Amino acid sequence: MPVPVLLVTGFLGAGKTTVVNHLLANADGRRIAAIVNDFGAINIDAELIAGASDGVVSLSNGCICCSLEGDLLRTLSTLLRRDPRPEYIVIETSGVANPADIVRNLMDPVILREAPLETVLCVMDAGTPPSALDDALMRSQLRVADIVALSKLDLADEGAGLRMREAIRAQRVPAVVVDAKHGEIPSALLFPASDRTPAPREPGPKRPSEERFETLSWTSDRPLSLPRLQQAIGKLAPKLARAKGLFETVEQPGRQMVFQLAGGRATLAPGEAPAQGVPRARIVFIAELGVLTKAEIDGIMEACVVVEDHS
Ligand SMILES: Nc1nc2c(ncn2[C@@H]2O[C@H](COP(=O)(O)OP(=O)(O)OP(=O)(O)O)[C@@H](O)[C@H]2O)c(=O)[nH]1
Repeated sequence: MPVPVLLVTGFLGAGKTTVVNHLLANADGRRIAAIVNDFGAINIDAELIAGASDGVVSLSNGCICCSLEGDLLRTLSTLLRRDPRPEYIVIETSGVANPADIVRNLMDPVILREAPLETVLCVMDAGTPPSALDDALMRSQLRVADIVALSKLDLADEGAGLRMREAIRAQRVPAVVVDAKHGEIPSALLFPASDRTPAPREPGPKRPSEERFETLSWTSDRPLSLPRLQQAIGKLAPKLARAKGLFETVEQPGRQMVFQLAGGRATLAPGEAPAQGVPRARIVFIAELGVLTKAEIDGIMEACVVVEDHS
């Protein structure tokens, strides 16, 4: 039986992992495998994805639309050789991916027969200014979408959803637009119950990939001080397109916290227990090329580290 593929795309911090988590939590017994691509060297997303009944495969330190395209196809082949096979495969792209290049690779005749691309979902922050839809990366993500999910409607003003729908229509995107509060999208919409083989898609000619963002990782084997971290993020935030991390704090020792900076909004929430052998603090920073240096990040972040007194 062919295994339908759902491709989830959308800009940095739009809410893709949140949608994938919601889908996996509502899998109703379906065996779903997830492939998660983080552009940074540390795949934070793979750790934040809970409950893929058929496992999470993490592809990091590059983009599955370009440098990791071979890894994506090899991962798909490995998943298809599993016994039993997964019933569905979800691929979450990184926020900087041009999904047209991924769609083109998925049109490979063998992949199309065995793992047909059923649905492309683009997650879009409802608070995004409509003018941002002129951005080439956002346009590339919208253009291939069958469904556009508007996230963060709870944070945006009342008319935001309407304005965004109009802006999407103005781009002549033929997609269905749905609301996705905290990632909620009916799974029947994402995995339609049919055994038809989807028709091949025409993603257009390959364009040279434009390197626009870079990712800088910072790790520490010591816990962080929360007030100092707040100061550090205050200094770094104006230069960042996205940041996310997992770390222990001095204030709550032994407990891992999840830090997110997306759309200029920073949040901190309790996380799962850390895996064995990982650094106590791992943070990925994403910025436009040339805006931030590793030395600047190291200098600012080292001030958050607290040397524990074991005497
Ligand atoms: N209030 C609110 N927050 C949301 C919603 N959807 C996502 N978020 C938050 O937005 C932040 C980014 O969400 P993610 O799901 O990690 O976004 P992403 O698109 O996977 O991010 P990258 O892959 O790193 O680019 C997290 O702090 C989420 O909790 C929503 O509908 N409402």
